[in-house]
Amino acid sequence: MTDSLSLLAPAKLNLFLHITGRRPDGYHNLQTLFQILDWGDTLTFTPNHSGEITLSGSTFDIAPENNLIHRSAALLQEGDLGVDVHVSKRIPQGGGLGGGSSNAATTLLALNQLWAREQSIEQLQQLGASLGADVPVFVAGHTAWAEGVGDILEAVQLPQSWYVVVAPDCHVSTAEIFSHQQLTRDTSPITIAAFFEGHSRNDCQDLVRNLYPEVDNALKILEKIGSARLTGTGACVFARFAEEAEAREALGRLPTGLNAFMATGVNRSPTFEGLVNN
Ligand SMILES: C[C@](O)(CO)[C@H](O)COP(=O)(O)OP(=O)(O)OC[C@H]1O[C@@H](n2ccc(N)nc2=O)[C@H](O)[C@@H]1O
Ligand SMILES: Nc1ncnc2c1ncn2[C@@H]1O[C@H](COP(=O)(O)OP(=O)(O)OP(=O)(O)O)[C@@H](O)[C@H]1O
Repeated sequence: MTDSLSLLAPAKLNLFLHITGRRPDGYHNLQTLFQILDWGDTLTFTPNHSGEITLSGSTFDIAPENNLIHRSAALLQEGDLGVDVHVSKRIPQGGGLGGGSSNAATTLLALNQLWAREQSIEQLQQLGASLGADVPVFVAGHTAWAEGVGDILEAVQLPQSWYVVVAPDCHVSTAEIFSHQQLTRDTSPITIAAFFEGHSRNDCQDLVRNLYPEVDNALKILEKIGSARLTGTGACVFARFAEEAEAREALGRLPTGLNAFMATGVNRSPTFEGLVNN
């Protein structure tokens, strides 16, 4: 049991985000379209029989026991099963790109295979949902339309797209935005067809750009080169392009010093390319 497995833990974009109501438990009902990207962190798993879970590489300043990689491994662990996870981080923290959730989902998928735990995708989604709202979509591994609190998922095939993403130099707290008095919470549900006709927005965007000048600035810069939008509760903003060359050219026109990257949208998560039963 010494072979290592390296997997990409991709980022996601919320192509739109409508908040359709607030539930008695404080969580919000929403509609969103999760676009999985061919860009993210790389996690390398080396299993062992020490019974210990260790993390190395870029782990931010998160205490190991709070790291979602550690917490998801602990959910699957039994007996003397252990693992060292090496983390090569690219996804900015608190960026609305789902980095923590994606790391958690990739860990569940990797260890289910390496530790021969034989859990179904549905069982892994259930385990992961306790760690973060976006874990189930990364476990399913499809670009997806989501409803409920983000847990009712339907796989969607999107036309080939390239995205320019700008990461402002700030972290947005998801809990702060969802509990804010000025958040729009009463958007009427739309159909998938209405989304494709262009009837969508991000209900958090106006509030987040008012609270975070860095986000407002990033949106203003990106609005000059395309149709710019916030992902999730931010802080990252993105613009979509139908041609790779257009996206590359737009990226090149951004002011230097801005933290920006380009990524391809994919219908299937790149994590599965490295798994046996994909
Ligand atoms: C809004 C999205 O960014 C869309 O991708 C995500 O669903 C948020 O995912 P996340 O950051 O993993 O969120 P969690 O860690 O599960 O929740 C953070 C906080 O956001 C609020 N929250 C989250 C999801 C949701 N449907 N309603 C909420 O009100 C809750 O106050 C919760 O305490
Ligand atoms: N391995 C990890 N990678 C990134 N964040 C982690 C990890 N483990 C724990 N966290 C914590 O999870 C929280 C959410 O981080 P994440 O990067 O997923 O936020 P986000 O990009 O805003 O996600 P979302 O779009 O789901 O709101 C942060 O507070 C971070 O400290």
